[in-house]
Amino acid sequence: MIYVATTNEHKVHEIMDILSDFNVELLKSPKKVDVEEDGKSFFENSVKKAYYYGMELNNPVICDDSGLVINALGGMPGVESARFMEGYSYEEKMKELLRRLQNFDDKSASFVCVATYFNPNSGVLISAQGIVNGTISDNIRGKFGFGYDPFFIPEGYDKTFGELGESVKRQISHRSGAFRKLFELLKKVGEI
Ligand SMILES: O=c1nc[nH]c2c1ncn2[C@H]1C[C@H](O)[C@@H](COP(=O)(O)OP(=O)(O)OP(=O)(O)O)O1
Ligand SMILES: [Mg+2]
Repeated sequence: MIYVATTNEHKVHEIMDILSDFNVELLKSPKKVDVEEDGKSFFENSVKKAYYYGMELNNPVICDDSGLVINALGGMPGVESARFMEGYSYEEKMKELLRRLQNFDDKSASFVCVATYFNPNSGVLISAQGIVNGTISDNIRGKFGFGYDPFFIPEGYDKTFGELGESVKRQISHRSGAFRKLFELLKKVGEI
């Protein structure tokens, strides 16, 4: 059994859905562990979360650190995606990012996810990254998903993740890429 270590219910749902093809029992973490996400990269924060949750729960865990990278804004909000304009709604955060982007032609952006597995008993720790490239739409559209989904249009589509919904995200998202790669690696090393 592996605990899904996150405070974000949307992530729990997506991760369990993505990994339903693998024959592994996944349970939501029975407690929230306070981890200061002060790393300079998704990788550092992901490893940190996995380590602290694993040590606290004394059981294998998976987690992710993820965010939106907008190229014209120098990669913002990036690793700060959750903390950018803290206390404001995602609608307000997206409106502010759209305002900052309005004078740029380059609307390209990527969602990045670094998924990590940590087993405190064997000491095995493995991370894998997934990226989905796309563009920021001119307006906020759609009700599905969470966070910045309603203004991100993945490459090859003309709708936002907020409009496309779960079935597309489960196939092409940054989280899907990261966790599928991670579980293939875990099979190879015999952890699952
Ligand atoms: O698929 C996504 N669709 C939309 N937005 C997303 C997605 N994936 C990450 N994001 C944004 C939301 C949040 O602003 C940040 C994640 O921050 P991040 O610290 O990894 O997650 P979190 O604080 O919600 O939960 P936790 O750290 O407990 O796993 O990036
Ligand atoms: Mg977080």
